[in-house]
Amino acid sequence: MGSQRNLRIGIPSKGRLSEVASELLEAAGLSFRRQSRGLFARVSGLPIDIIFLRTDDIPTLCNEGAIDMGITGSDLVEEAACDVKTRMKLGVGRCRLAICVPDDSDYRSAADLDKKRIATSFPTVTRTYLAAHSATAHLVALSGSVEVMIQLGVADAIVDLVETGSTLAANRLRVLEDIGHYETVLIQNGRGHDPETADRVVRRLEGVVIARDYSSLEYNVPRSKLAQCEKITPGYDSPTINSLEDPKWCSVRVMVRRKDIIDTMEALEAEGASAIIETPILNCRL
Ligand SMILES: Nc1ncnc2c1ncn2[C@@H]1O[C@H](COP(=O)(O)OP(=O)(O)OP(=O)(O)O)[C@@H](O)[C@H]1O
Ligand SMILES: O=P(O)(O)OC[C@H]1O[C@H](OP(=O)(O)OP(=O)(O)O)[C@H](O)[C@@H]1O
Ligand SMILES: [Mg+2]
Repeated sequence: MGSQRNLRIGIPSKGRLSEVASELLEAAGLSFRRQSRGLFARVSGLPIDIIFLRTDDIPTLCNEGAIDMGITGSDLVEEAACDVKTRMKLGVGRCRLAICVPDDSDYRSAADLDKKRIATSFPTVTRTYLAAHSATAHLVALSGSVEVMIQLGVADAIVDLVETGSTLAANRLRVLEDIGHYETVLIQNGRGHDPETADRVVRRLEGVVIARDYSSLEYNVPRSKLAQCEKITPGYDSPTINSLEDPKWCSVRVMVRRKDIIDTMEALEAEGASAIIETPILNCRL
C-alpha cells in the first residue's frame, strides 16, 4: 500500500533558513543526511524525500507540484503570489518588510513616493501595497544589495526586510512604513499527495514549535491561594494540580510562554507560591 512516490519536502539549500529548516526537521524526528551539494536526501524510516532548493524558488516549485511541501519565508510566499497553503508558522525567521528612505529625507508616507523610483527584491508585494496607498512608483527589481541603491543613485527609496535595523542604520536609512510582518512557514500545495504523511509531518513539527515557545513551570502553593495563582498561570489547556503531604498545600504544573516566564515567577512568588521551577520542554503533543 501507500503512494507511488515519497512525499517531497523542499528546504533551503543555503542561506539563513537552511540550518533553521534542517534543525526543525531533525528535532521533529525526520533525520536525513545531505551529501555535499546533493539535491536529494532520503528521510530514514519514513516515506519522505528532502529536496534542497533556493529559498525564493520554494513557493513556486511547491505550487507547480515539484515538491509537495516546503519550508520558506512567508514574505517569499506572498511575493510569489501563488496558490499554496500555509500549514503552519514555524516561530523562527521573524522579520518585517518596510519602505525605507534616507534618514534626512522629508518623505512622510507612502503616498509621497508617487512617481519616485523604488529598488526592491519584492516588486509584487511593493506594487500591491503602493496601489492600496494611491501611489505608483517606478520599481527597480533586484535580487540583493538593495540598501546601497539610493547611494548609487538608482532609487529614491527601497523596500527590504528589516530585523534589528542595523543594516538600515549602517546605510543611513529609516523606516517610512511597514508593509508586513513575516516568518518562516511550512507550505503545502493543493494536490494532496500522501496526505497522511503530510499531516504527520505537520503534527510532528507542531510538537517541536509549540515546545520551543513554552516552558514547564512547577510550584507549590497553599490551597487557599490556588485560585489567584491559577489566574496567573491558566496553562495551555488547564493546570495539573497534585496534592502534597501537607493537606493545606498543593503542587501545580503548567505550561507558560517562555517570554512571560520571569514575570510569571515573580507574580506567583508575590502570591505566596514557593519552590517555583522552570524546565524546558523539548517536544509535546497537546
Ligand atoms: N534579517 C533577517 N532576519 C530574519 N529573517 C530574515 C532576515 N533576512 C531574511 N530573513 C528571512 O529569510 C529569508 C531568506 O533570506 P534571504 O533572502 O536574505 O536569503 P539568505 O538566506 O540570506 O541567502 P542570501 O545569502 O542569498 O541572501 C527571507 O525571505 C526572510 O523570510
Ligand atoms: O535589520 P537587520 O537585522 O540588519 O536585517 C536586515 C537585513 O537582513 C537581510 O540581509 P542578509 O543578512 O540576508 O544579507 P544579504 O543581503 O547578503 O542577503 C535583509 O536583506 C536585510 O539586508
Ligand atoms: Mg540574505
